[in-house]
Formats: sequence, C-alpha cells, structure tokens
Amino acid sequence: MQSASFLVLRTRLNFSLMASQGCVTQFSFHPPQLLRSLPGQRQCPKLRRARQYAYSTDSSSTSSSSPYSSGSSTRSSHTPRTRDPEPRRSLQVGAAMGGNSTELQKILPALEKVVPVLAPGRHKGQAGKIAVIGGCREYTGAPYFAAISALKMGADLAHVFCTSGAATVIKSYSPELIVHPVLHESYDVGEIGEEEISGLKDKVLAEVGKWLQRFDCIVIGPGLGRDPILLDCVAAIIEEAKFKNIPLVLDGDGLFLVTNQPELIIGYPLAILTPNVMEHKRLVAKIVGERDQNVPQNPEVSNEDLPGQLQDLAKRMEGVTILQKGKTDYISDGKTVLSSDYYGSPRRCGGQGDVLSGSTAVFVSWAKEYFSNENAAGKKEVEERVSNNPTMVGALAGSLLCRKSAANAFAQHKRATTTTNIIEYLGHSMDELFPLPQ
Ligand SMILES: NC(=O)C1=CN([C@@H]2O[C@H](COP(=O)(O)OP(=O)(O)OC[C@H]3O[C@@H](n4cnc5c(N)ncnc54)[C@H](O)[C@@H]3O)[C@@H](O)[C@H]2O)[C@@H](O)CC1
Ligand SMILES: Nc1ncnc2c1ncn2[C@@H]1O[C@H](COP(=O)(O)OP(=O)(O)OP(=O)(O)O)[C@@H](O)[C@H]1O
Repeated sequence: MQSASFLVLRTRLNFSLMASQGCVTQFSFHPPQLLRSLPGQRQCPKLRRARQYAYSTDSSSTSSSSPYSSGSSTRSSHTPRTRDPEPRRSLQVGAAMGGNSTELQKILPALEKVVPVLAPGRHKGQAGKIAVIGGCREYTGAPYFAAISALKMGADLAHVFCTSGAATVIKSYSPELIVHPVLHESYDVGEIGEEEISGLKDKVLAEVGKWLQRFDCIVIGPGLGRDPILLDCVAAIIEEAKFKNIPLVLDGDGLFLVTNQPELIIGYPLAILTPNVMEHKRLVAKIVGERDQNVPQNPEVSNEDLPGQLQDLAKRMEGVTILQKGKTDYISDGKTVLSSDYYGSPRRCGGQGDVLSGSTAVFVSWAKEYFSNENAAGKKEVEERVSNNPTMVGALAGSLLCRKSAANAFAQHKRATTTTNIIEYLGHSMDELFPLPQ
C-alpha cells in the first residue's frame, strides 16, 4: 500500500514538473524561470502517458476509489489512492510577484473579456445586482464586507437580507446597501412549535422570494449564524433560488448549512462553495467520509494532493464548483482544477473570505452573462485559456482580485492591514488587473 502511494506521489511530482515545462497552462509562483520557457499549452505525449499511468489503472467509479489516504478512524483497511477516471487538467495561476508571469499575461486578457464595459448607454443594474443573505445578532461585519465588496469592484446594486437586529447596524455602516430585515432567529421568536416555524418559513420565503428573480447572484452565509430556525428558512431560499437558476456563492455559515444538508446543493452547476481549510475538511468528512465505505471516516486532507482531492470532491458533488482558499487557492468543478497563488498578503485578518465571496459573486454574474451571449467576442480564448464554465471563470477572477487587493493593502498598511483596507483597494486593483481604456 505504502509503495503504491509513493508511486502515485512520484507520478504527481513528475506531473508538476512536466506541467511547468509547458504541458498544461500554468501560472505558478514557484519556478518563474521554467514558466518563461513554456513552449505552448498543448498536452505533450509524455504528460499524456503520465496521466494515463496516474489515472487509468482503475476504471471503477469514484465511489470505490479515492485520493484520500487514511485518517484517524479507519473504516476499512483498504484505502486506495487516486485513480480518477478522467484526467485532471490543471491550470495554475501563479505569481511572478510583480505580475510579470507570462501565463498570467495570457489569462488576464481572457478574464477581462467577461468584465462589462463602462459605457454611457448602459443602465443601472446591468453591471450586476447581488444579494447577500447573512447578518445576525453576532455578526454584522461579514455581510457588510461581502456586499460592499460587490459594489466596490463594480456591481450596480447590493442587497443584504438579515435579521432585524443586524439590519440597523448594517444600514448604519453604509447608505449604499439595500438592507432587508426579514430573517428571524430563535432568540427573537422564542420557543415556537412546528406549525409556527412552518408559518415563519413561508413568511420569510414570501419576503425574500419577491426579490429573488432580480438578482444575478446570491451570496449565502457571511455572518449568517447557525440558528436552526434561521437555517431552515435559508434552506428554503436556496431551493427557490435553484428553481430560478440563480448562481449561488456559499460561504461561512452557508457552508455549515450545506455541509450538513449536502443534497441542498449537490448537482447544482451554478453553485460555488468557498471553504477555508477548516470548512473544506468538514465538507470532505461529510461528502467523502460519511458516504464512501471504501475510505476512512475522517479522510486525511493532504496538502500534497489537494488538487486531486478537490477534483474528487467536486465530482462527488456532481459539478458544484469549489474554491478552496489558502496559501494557494484551488478551484475545481470536477472536470478541471485551477490554482492560484498569485499575490496575497501575509495578514490573516478576519473578513477576507467575505471580500472574496462578494467579489466572486459579481464575476460569476458577469461570466454567466458573457457566456450566454452567443456572439460574445473572444469566447474561444476564454474557454481555452480558463474554462467554459462561468463559475470557474468567476471563482478564478474573484481569487485573483482579492489576493491583488490584499497585497496592495498590505504594501500600504503592513501589520495594521484589516479587511476595510483591502476593500478600499478593490477599485484600484480592478484597474490594475483589467485597466479601463484611456
Ligand atoms: N466581522 C465579522 O462579522 C466577521 C464574521 N465572520 C463570520 O463568522 C462566522 C463564523 O466563521 P468562522 O470562520 O469563525 O467559522 P468556524 O466557527 O468554523 O471557525 C473556524 C475556526 O477555524 C480556524 N481556522 C480558520 N482557518 C484555519 C486554517 N487555515 N487552519 C487552521 N484553523 C483555521 C479559525 O481560527 C476558527 O477558530 C461566519 O458566519 C463568518 O462569515 C467572518 O467572516 C469574519 C468576520
Ligand atoms: N496563506 C495565505 N496566503 C495568501 N493568501 C491567503 C492565505 N490564506 C488565505 N488567503 C486568501 O485570503 C482570502 C480569504 O481566505 P481565508 O482562508 O482567510 O477565508 P475565511 O477564513 O473564510 O475568511 P473569513 O475571515 O472572512 O471567514 C482568500 O482570497 C485566500 O486566497
């Protein structure tokens, strides 16, 4: 078993090396000198062979094979390593620190195509109407960060749906946000029975439901809290949003909800989950550990094979896009893995994930709009250089923007950098990545 794992690991190292020699598109932080020598993006025969070796030794379904090695409580002594039936296409967006990476210079013009132009003829709302569902007694900062980030990086309108206790506070942070005090938590409603809870759910759904169709993307979870009544109502909102085909970004307590009720989101291609390391581990334990008899109950999430594990997780979630945040951000919809370690800041202050969820929501809405236009200019370029999936494109662009903004804020504020500083730099960073025409 040990030697089998070792072989796969060796294959992955070779894979990385070949990737850096041009067999896959790469934006890598690590070897810029290799990046510069990239001869092209097409898959080379050597890499094709390596992929076959790594992935085709077992043609059984994902439920019987997995990239997860043993965790603390093993259910079965047989814990095979990665044998993905489909090869992984890996695209790494990496950081020659100053932004001179050859690959990044290819990716940015492709991403730029989905950014809407600023033209006098456009009307309010065309650049994006975003909603954030979050904000409770404890947390008012997180939904504010997500919603204001959406506005600051280019959306036209941002709404927040929160509890009445949080609403006044959020409104007082910014007159630019449209705040709806429509959610309820146990603390407010006291002890109520099943029937009353059901009535409350209907009321919340009616209040939120009349707005839903207007939104281009909804962020669910920043500062939402974990009150069971409130989460029950949010689950109903998710169902309704899916019915209306609205893209969803799930973060913070929204992830807590869908980790406990994965059926809410599995198979919905317009969903993006943005877990941090801890949230990702919970998701893996639930989706892989609890459901697959062939892997340990607490599968080990290993840094070595994060891309393979993430792809496996996204595949098990039937095409949901997952953006796993960390030192490197990994993004997968089960078909492709993108990774980005471009820019970033060493400050780990709370709230940066909220900036990411708000920004990603806007990029996803732009990408969806872009792909829905059959005559959109440069579509082939976006598909080839990034992905033909709007949620993948949006997630990568969101990651790049937030890391760029964090780097800019850190350069100015150093150890004093907070999320508010990062938000202040969103507009400037957008313009550095996607400059407005002179
Ligand atoms: N100002 C605010 O209102 C903020 C509210 N937030 C909200 O707070 C709620 C709870 O979020 P939490 O993230 O605290 O959730 P959890 O209760 O899941 O806590 C996660 C824990 O994991 C730890 N952790 C995070 N990243 C880690 C890593 N890479 N390695 C090891 N440990 C790690 C953290 O220190 C934290 O103690 C969410 O609704 C969230 O949106 C946050 O967004 C932060 C800002
Ligand atoms: N070690 C790191 N180096 C550079 N950037 C990082 C690092 N860890 C996270 N990030 C970036 O910070 C952003 C937020 O990720 P983080 O892991 O802090 O989210 P979070 O814990 O959900 O945040 P929040 O405090 O809002 O709940 C992401 O864009 C990610 O790319």
